[in-house]
Amino acid sequence: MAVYTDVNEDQLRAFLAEYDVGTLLSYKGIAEGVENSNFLLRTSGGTFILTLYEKRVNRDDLPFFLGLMDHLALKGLSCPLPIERRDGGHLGELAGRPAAMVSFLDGAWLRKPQAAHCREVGRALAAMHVAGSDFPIRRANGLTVANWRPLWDGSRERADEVQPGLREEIDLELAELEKSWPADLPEGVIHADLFPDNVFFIEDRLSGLIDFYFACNDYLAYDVAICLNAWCFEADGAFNHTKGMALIDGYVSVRPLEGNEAEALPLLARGAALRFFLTRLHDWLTTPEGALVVKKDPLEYLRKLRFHRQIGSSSEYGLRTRDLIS
Ligand SMILES: Nc1ncnc2c1ncn2[C@@H]1O[C@H](COP(=O)(O)OP(=O)(O)O)[C@@H](O)[C@H]1O
Ligand SMILES: N[C@@H](CCOP(=O)(O)O)C(=O)O
Repeated sequence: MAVYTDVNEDQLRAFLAEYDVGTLLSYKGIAEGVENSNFLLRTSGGTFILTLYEKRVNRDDLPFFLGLMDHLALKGLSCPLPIERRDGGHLGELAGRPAAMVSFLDGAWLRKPQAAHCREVGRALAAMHVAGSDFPIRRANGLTVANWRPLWDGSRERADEVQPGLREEIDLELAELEKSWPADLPEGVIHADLFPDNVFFIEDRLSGLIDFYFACNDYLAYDVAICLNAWCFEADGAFNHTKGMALIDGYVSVRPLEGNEAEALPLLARGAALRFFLTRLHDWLTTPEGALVVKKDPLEYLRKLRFHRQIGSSSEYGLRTRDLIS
């Protein structure tokens, strides 16, 4: 589910009066999503997505997220455009929650992406990195290497309930990543959660990126690593080299990688796998039975982590010397 906070029609009409979007025709909650409450709104002025920001979103981060979508959309990236209120801002309040409206994007996410889709995703990710390069607000990544240990400490005692031996394996992995996490790679604004459910396609053409609520400043190549994990593994756990190569090919066709980024990719991919393993493990252990939200399997990310651990060089992902800035 993703309607944690319900909204009644009177509240919604009062909220819409702050916008120049006409009158309310209909609204309904959207079941997909994890973090926030989302509604599909139709007004005489168009179709919009209304989001009520729930507890895990820090209110102070909202100007970054909304400002970033505005910046990227104005630069021509296909992403939701925050709708301006009559007071010139983007953020209001509805049912006791911070709330905003963004433009509706056509398209649907792919349940079974193919290599050609991965190439499109690589291109779009690089286009986002380029378009975000002059975005003036900064937001530190709250889920990077320094944050993994506190997250792990919250689950560590119960980890072996999920899989025997997990505690020892993650203790070792985390210590190694903390010791060898790369320094001084090119940084910028990253999406940080560009999973298939956050990328829309119309037929085989990528039509838009959504869900910028983990976006932050971090290594650009870390975002590539997140996408390799999210897009290039098969349901049976095998890494699909053709998809990996297509994703990287698409990326470097817009933004070539530097040598140190390429070299760091196996480590970044391990870190990216650990990051999603840890948040999933936390949710797995703390979400009450019967809650409507779908719990995602942490072990899927443990398997990805193990795969990257045995990678010797980024050429094994399909990265070629000619893809690099010389
Ligand atoms: N701009 C948009 N245009 C069309 N549909 C959207 C848009 N934003 C969100 N959605 C729909 O809402 C769902 C949940 O959005 P998402 O941002 O992923 O939520 P959450 O942050 O709660 O995980 C998406 O899967 C999609 O169906
Ligand atoms: N992509 C994350 C979970 C975040 O969910 P989203 O609906 O906000 O993309 C995962 O798979 O663990």
